Amino acid sequence: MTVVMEDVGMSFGGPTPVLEGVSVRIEPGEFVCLLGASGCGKSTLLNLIARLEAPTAGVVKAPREGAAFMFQDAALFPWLTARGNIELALRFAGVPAAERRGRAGELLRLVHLGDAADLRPHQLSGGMRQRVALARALAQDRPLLLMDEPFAALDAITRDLLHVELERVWRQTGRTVVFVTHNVTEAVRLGQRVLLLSSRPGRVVAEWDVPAAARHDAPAAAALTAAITARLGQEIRRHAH
Ligand SMILES: Nc1ncnc2c1ncn2[C@@H]1O[C@H](COP(=O)(O)OP(=O)(O)OP(=O)(O)O)[C@@H](O)[C@H]1O
Repeated sequence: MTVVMEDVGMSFGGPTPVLEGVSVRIEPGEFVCLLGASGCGKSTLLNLIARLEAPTAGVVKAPREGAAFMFQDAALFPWLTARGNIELALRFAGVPAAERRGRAGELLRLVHLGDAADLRPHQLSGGMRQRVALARALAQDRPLLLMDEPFAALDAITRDLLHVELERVWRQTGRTVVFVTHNVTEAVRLGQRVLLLSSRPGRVVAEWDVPAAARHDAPAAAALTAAITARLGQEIRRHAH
């Protein structure tokens, strides 16, 4: 289903609302990146989309079944193997016991971890742990995948690899993805659309479509990245003064 936010505001009681007048429409299967300065309300926006919180103004229309989340920290259970972590998520999702092992294997193969199923988190690299976290998020079988800086703690090479993986998984699964990042290059690499949120109050102040061609054309991607970076810089300076 389409996610719609109409004139949404969110206040936690302070002098300025965290979000104000946010209107966004996200089509099923879309990949949208959300950029903004630290503390501008990006996580709050994700919580509203997931229906974990209700807005203090405006309307949020989002899937009733909620969303799957993925964070910077994989937060896997250390005493369970990669497969065990996925099986647990499947159990919470109501998948019958007899189907869990097979389904966990499929999900681990989807994120190219078929050979690592029996390893525990401490035996996995940071990138592998994030792939398990991605498989676990997919195990919840929700149409919406909300990603809050999931690759921010990874080195650049591993992050590039995960970008390729995530793009493939997104195409294969048809999920709607909302991806929060501070990294403009990452937003242009992954998003079909990039939204820029201002700070205090958080509003969508700019929006760019990323042409599919930009993914394969380095100069086009670089030009767009430069334009977005300049606009983000303006927003951060405006807030700093
Ligand atoms: N439950 C809450 N109660 C009170 N204030 C809150 C609550 N949740 C968030 N805030 C405030 O709302 C503002 C936005 O927080 P949020 O975590 O959404 O920002 P963010 O853009 O995700 O930040 P970052 O980029 O640093 O992760 C912050 O000032 C935060 O202190």
